[in-house]
Amino acid sequence: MESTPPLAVLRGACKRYGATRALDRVDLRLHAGQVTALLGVNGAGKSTAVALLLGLLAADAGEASVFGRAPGSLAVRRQCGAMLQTAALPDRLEVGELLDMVRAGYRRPRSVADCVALAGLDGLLGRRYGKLSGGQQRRVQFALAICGRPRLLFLDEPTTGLDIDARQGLWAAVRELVAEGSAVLLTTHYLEEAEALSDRVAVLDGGRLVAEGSVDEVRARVSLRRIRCRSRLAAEAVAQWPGVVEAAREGEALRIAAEPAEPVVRRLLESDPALRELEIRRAGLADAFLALTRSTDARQEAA
Ligand SMILES: Nc1ncnc2c1ncn2[C@@H]1O[C@H](COP(=O)(O)OP(=O)(O)OP(=O)(O)O)[C@@H](O)[C@H]1O
Repeated sequence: MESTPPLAVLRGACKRYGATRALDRVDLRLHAGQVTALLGVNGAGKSTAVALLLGLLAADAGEASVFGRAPGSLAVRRQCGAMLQTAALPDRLEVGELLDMVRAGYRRPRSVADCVALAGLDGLLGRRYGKLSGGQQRRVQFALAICGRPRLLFLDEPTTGLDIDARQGLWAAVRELVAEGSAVLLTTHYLEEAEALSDRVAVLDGGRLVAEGSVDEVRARVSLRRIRCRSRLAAEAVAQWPGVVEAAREGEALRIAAEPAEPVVRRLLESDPALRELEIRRAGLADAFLALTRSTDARQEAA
């Protein structure tokens, strides 16, 4: 898939707001049939990157292109769908009317029945948008984003406020769209969502791209390991060992985060010959994310 040209590109993209560097020389490529998760703490620059690719903002330097053209033209917009963090939709319109209105802007829209099924809108078509719950409104916004069969779909924190069923429904719909060949740019604060859905991950930190790759590649950027075993050793004592980041007891189990793990495992086995059920896991995406974005926290604390 990577051998085909990307559908959307940011190349050395910069965007400032006064003294704030919202994006600083960011490179990003979005490919057909892939979900790319754009991660970062609040204010890292995710929405700004999305806005550049949608043509809602212009880069101060560098380049944004979609389907090889400048973002934002009618021809480009007809092949894009977007669910942003806020949506100004007319409260008085019924969901079915909204869907018809947006579908009319696309050449080959999805059927209403498909939109209802993909976005979980059963029973909502005749309801006024303004009278829906927050989660129901988010589902309508998702339907509007996908109703045009977009080749490129932007989902900016799409599952915030959704219940578990609705969240899993949206994940299933995204998987279906990607299987059809769409490229998806997903921003999310739920790292388990990024882990479950995405093919690639890009991490922004203070406007800079600090990591980019497959979920496994980004996870591999940190050498932290999670160790679990059954042992009588005191967690407080283990917490003092070199290489141990944290240690805590959960019933009979001892849970340890270590970096690097090997000397800690060796010392565990030497210190407790009765130790059982030793498990060592790689760090998750959440651990990698925290390690990669620690510098921002430090800067924010210092400011
Ligand atoms: N219109 C604006 N005027 C001034 N500063 C802005 C504006 N929009 C964004 N910023 C600043 O640019 C930086 C990046 O903001 P952006 O909204 O892209 O972050 P984000 O990663 O999407 O954050 P969040 O997770 O909170 O949605 C932040 O420091 C923000 O305060």
